[in-house]
Amino acid sequence: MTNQNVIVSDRKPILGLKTITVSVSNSSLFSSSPPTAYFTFPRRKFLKLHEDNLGAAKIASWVDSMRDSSPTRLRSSSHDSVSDNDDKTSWIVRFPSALSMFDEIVNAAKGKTIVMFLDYDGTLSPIVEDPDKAYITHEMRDVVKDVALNFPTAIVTGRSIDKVRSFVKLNEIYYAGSHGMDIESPSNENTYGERKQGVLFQPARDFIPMIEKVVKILEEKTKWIPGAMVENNKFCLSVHFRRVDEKRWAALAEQVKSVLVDYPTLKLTQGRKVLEIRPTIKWDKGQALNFLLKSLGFENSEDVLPVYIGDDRTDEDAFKVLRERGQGFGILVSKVPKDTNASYSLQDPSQVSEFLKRLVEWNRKTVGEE
Ligand SMILES: O=P(O)(O)OC[C@H]1O[C@H](O[C@H]2O[C@H](CO)[C@@H](O)[C@H](O)[C@H]2O)[C@H](O)[C@@H](O)[C@@H]1O
Repeated sequence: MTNQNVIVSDRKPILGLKTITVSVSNSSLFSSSPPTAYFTFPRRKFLKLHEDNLGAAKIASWVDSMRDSSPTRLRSSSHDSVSDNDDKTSWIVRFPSALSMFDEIVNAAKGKTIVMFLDYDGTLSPIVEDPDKAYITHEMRDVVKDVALNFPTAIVTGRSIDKVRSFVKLNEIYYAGSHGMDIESPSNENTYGERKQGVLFQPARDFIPMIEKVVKILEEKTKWIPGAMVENNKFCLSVHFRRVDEKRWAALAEQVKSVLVDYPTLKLTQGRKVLEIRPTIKWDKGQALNFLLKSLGFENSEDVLPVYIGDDRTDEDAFKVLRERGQGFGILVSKVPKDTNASYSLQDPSQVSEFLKRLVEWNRKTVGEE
């Protein structure tokens, strides 16, 4: 019997796959007797062709999904620009700008503690070609620092904490790295004047050696594909294809698939021009949000207003948790209509900065009036 493990997402059926594990046994490949015509082939050759076709179809659906933005961009029913504009208008009515809804948001915050959750790439820093150069501006850093001085604040990212901290360089905030699988509290100065960040939760510690191994294998297997880049995010990893010619996306997906069949405890999810590989544990940015609210003493509290701002498919887990809690607001950063669980939208990091500044000003005024 051969066991063929197929890559999965626990959230959305990603890359067109819903299956978790496909067990293909030679005797059980056919649910009933195979059609007679197939017996013109030797049986083993037929099975091989059958598996190859399944594999090719799978890769084709991966590539289709790689073409989509993240979260999935809503497709217009027509190709003309008038109906495109209609689609945009109806989307912005459903997910209005958090700037135009500012008064509603702060009204909902009256008498409550705002807890701010911020994604990094595409939210605090613009999306750039080279993931190692996704710098935050000085202005945005100052804004985030002000936010953290006014409200408990966490950066929730797919990056490793070390990497994101090297960009953000702030001590006053919580960091939830590796899609929430690595959570640290703000750093405190000890009696020797050293700053120490406290690890709060690392549910996937056992996976570190496996992630390191898979990073090495994938670096080797993709080095012939120009533009491909593998990023070690400590408890997970990213295979970037933003700079890969679209003609080679299928080849890249094939390499990733060929590695993952040997690692059934890893799964594949998708971000913005990136394939993300992570442990199959039930933990994501939404769980990290719940964990942080609990750590802050707001587990069953009505006195809290969590606000989560993010641009990516992985942020949808957190938007969904907010909807389930019936508390707070998810804000999707996007210029184009996308399928989302957020309540409001902002177009880009400069609007995120404007929104955060207004929130800080509002809080200072409110505290001053008390
Ligand atoms: O949760 P996030 O903070 O949004 O992290 C998700 C991924 O972000 C990074 O990749 C994305 O940003 C890059 C820089 O702008 C861009 O080049 C890439 O195409 C985007 O997917 C990061 O490098 C990944 O490891 C994260 O998984």
